[in-house]
Amino acid sequence: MPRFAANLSMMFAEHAFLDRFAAAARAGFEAVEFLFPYEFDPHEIAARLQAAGLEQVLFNLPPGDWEAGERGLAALPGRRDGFRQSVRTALDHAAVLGTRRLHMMAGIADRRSEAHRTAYREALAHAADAAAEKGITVLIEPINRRDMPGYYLDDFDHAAELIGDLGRDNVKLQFDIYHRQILRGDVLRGLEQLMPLIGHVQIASVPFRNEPGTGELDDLRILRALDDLGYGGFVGCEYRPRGATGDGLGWMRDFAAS
Ligand SMILES: O=C(O)[C@@H](O)C(=O)CO
Ligand SMILES: [Mg+2]
Repeated sequence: MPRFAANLSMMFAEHAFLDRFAAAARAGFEAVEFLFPYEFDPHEIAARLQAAGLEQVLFNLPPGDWEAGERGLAALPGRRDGFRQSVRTALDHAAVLGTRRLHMMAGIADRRSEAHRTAYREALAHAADAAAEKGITVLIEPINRRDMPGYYLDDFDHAAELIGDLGRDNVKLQFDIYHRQILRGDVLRGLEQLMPLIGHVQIASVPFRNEPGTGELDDLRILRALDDLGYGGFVGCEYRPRGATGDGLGWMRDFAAS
């Protein structure tokens, strides 16, 4: 059975961020992920993780100015210094939090532009080298453009090609089932074909990004397929609960019992 990580940027939002750790542990989670920890002292987060007995499995590099619309810096040639600083910042936080996976967001950029393509590939190589020294894996995640208009990395084949071309053991695919279904469908075949490249999986129902089992896919069937395919990593529960988070966790009990 996959190990589930509660995504604390979306789940348990009825609590203040630092209180979500204890809430996740009370609900039975042993691991958590979140998008951006940077507004908090990492030592405070580490204390919450420790008190709740939780593992932190994934967070994102700083994305630039989110409020101004930035969604990562990697593909932006004019933001190279900022990108490199974001790698250092994320690695510093990861050292305190014990995190082994970092998601490098690409940014809003035109994939047809040579300048963006070159910047992205250089950024990925740079992040991979810096992370390798710390035993950390860098993840790239295709994201659908309905949720994130103009996002550079919106294609699973492109992501697989980038990972293959770079050829680093510590660069992997973040396979978000929600984005995959919107971008491409063919979820089971995608998992099967891309499994050697996958370093992290996330799940939410489609189209409303709620609890698994509330959308158009047979999410429990997909989770069982992960087992059959030998996936031994975490599945991030990156969904917006329809109501109180705890009230919507029946899908996890159903899955454990199935
Ligand atoms: O799927 C997502 O949206 C996230 O995994 C992410 O990292 C960017 O928002
Ligand atoms: Mg995701």
